[in-house]
Amino acid sequence: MSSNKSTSWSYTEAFASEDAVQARARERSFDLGITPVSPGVGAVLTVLAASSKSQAAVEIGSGAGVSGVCILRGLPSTAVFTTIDHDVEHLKAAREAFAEAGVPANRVRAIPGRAAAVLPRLTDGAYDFVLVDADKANALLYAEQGIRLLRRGGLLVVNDALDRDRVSNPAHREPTTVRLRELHRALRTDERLCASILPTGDGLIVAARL
Ligand SMILES: C[S@@+](CC[C@H](N)C(=O)[O-])C[C@H]1O[C@@H](n2cnc3c(N)ncnc32)[C@H](O)[C@@H]1O
Repeated sequence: MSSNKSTSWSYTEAFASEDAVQARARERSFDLGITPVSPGVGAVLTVLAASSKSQAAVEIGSGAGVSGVCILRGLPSTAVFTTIDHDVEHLKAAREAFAEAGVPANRVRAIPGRAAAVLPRLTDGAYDFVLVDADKANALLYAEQGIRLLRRGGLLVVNDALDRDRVSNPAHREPTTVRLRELHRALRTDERLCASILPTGDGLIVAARL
């Protein structure tokens, strides 16, 4: 392994260029105490959303809309984006970001509520893109729901999948780290999926529904 790995990681994060809409959404995130997706993750989300040609996408964890703006920029202009957050202040900030990005309000369903309660109400197999970026402790539950929601060929994406580099080090036994390892095992062995982990940001799981 080259010792320049972390320099390359920084280079790939800096490769993503963001505009004023994303910068303002990041500012609102920091004001509200939210950690948004990194610029590198945002760029990957745009590319994945564009290549998926998704007509219906779901996000679990709207935050102040940084990831949402990135996904919406990749989706076709006819696609509907559903985003879920239990904090109404966060949803308000996310809606502001989508409006600044010029997204018509009728293309976004912003659903307030706990993901564990909202997800079971969404229709099986009706979505082509699912992003999980909420409370890590429940990421496995959300991923299971995400798989249920996906059509064949759809994409499941899980942000912050390496728990600040703790997942790869067996000495770390914190509950969240252990839960994320369980998530990795579950996705790797799930015969309905073809899964990979990108080192972008703090680790991004990308899995295709077969
Ligand atoms: C890491 S932030 C999401 C950042 C966002 N994806 C972005 O890049 O701009 C996590 C979000 O998940 C929300 N959240 C945490 N637990 C939740 C739950 N159980 N149900 C719904 N939303 C939840 C928080 O309110 C927060 O806005």
